Amino acid sequence: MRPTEPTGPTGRNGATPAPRLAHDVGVNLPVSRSALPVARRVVVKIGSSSLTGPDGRLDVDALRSLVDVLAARRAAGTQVVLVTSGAVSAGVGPLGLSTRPRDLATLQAAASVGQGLLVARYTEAFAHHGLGVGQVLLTAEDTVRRVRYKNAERALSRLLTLGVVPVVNENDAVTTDGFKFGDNDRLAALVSHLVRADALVLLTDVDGLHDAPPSHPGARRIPYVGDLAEVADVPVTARGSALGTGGMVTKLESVRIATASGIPVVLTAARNAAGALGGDDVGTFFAATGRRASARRLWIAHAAGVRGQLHVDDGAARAVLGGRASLLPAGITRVEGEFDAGDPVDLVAPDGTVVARGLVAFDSQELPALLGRHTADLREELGEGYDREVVHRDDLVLEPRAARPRRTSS
Ligand SMILES: Nc1ncnc2c1ncn2[C@@H]1O[C@H](COP(=O)(O)OP(=O)(O)O)[C@@H](O)[C@H]1O
Ligand SMILES: N[C@@H](CCC(=O)OP(=O)(O)O)C(=O)O
Repeated sequence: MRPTEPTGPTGRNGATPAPRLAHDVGVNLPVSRSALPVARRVVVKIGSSSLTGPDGRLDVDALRSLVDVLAARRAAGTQVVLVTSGAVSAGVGPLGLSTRPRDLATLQAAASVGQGLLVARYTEAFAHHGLGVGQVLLTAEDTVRRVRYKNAERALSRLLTLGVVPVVNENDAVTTDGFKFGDNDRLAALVSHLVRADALVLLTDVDGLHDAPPSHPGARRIPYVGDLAEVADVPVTARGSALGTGGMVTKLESVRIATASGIPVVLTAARNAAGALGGDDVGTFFAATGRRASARRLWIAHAAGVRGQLHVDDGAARAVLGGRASLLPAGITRVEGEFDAGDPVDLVAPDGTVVARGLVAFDSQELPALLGRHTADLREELGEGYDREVVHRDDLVLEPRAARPRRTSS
């Protein structure tokens, strides 16, 4: 039997104890839906599937319905950040295309044309409620590189204090495949962390996580998830609706990022937006499981654009997994990919499992000459600076995905 929802935002009301505070004994984490009505700052993400009409074009009525809900919440004193997909859909009509394009160049063009229209529609719709909007286009790099992260944080924070609703999307027109989120689900989780949201609401075309893909007869909604490990066996597909990107897989990735940083998530259908924000029993509520991590560790753990792999020997894998060791050149057996010093890379054990992710201190061209060598020898031979760690332990995050949900191909 699946766990049920505890009473009160932190599960500490009355006799019902919080179900699990494994990482955070003594810390009040939001573990029930009652955290939603009292949230002071929320991030709401709406997917392409909910903003696109049957003709493949932007569904302006759906957009207006969402804005009505968000404006009501704003009027009640909650700061709202909207992460919205739909740029590509909005560009389909004006470009005279019959369906959503598939190739990167036309997707970029459609997003470029559509993003302006999308924001124009939001500007009109929020203006009906006396609210202004500010467009913020982010790339994966904005969540990985410290200076850019700080930049985005400052812009969003100022917009909020000015009473403006930030309308965020990925900067699709210029982001390249290698450094792209593609879906807005993970972007929404990182934005939630960036603005220190009290809750994240993911709106899609299905009312929450189901115990089987919803197209399967008898699939049932899972109303409450206390920890992602509870749904590790739930089959989910990366293929979503014809319009969305990433399906349920990227939504659960988003949930993993947000809940691990102390932010509860409601995943539901766009038509239930008001209910979700009001704490009603709609969709799936995912309890927060971890305390807010430093932005730095979050970037490292969830950097979308891992640039390469460092294959390490058994000793190095064990040392890194022990949690206190840096990765030295002596433990590296092979380097894959092209990267610059400072880029995120995965550390791969001899059995092929990714054990950690970290920021590498050398370029990919420099590394081959250092592999398997002891730092003392490198200093003697190549000089000062070559005797340092390849990945410093402060720049390493152990792979946290042991409880990843099972993916199916159907
Ligand atoms: N176990 C599951 N529970 C709910 N939905 C699932 C599951 N597995 C796959 N899905 C699919 O995920 C889709 C939503 O993802 P997606 O199309 O990317 O939406 P969006 O455009 O809103 O981001 C749903 O249409 C649903 O078919
Ligand atoms: N940034 C893209 C959205 C990409 C996408 O499809 O995301 P989603 O529908 O949230 O899975 C756009 O605005 O069209």
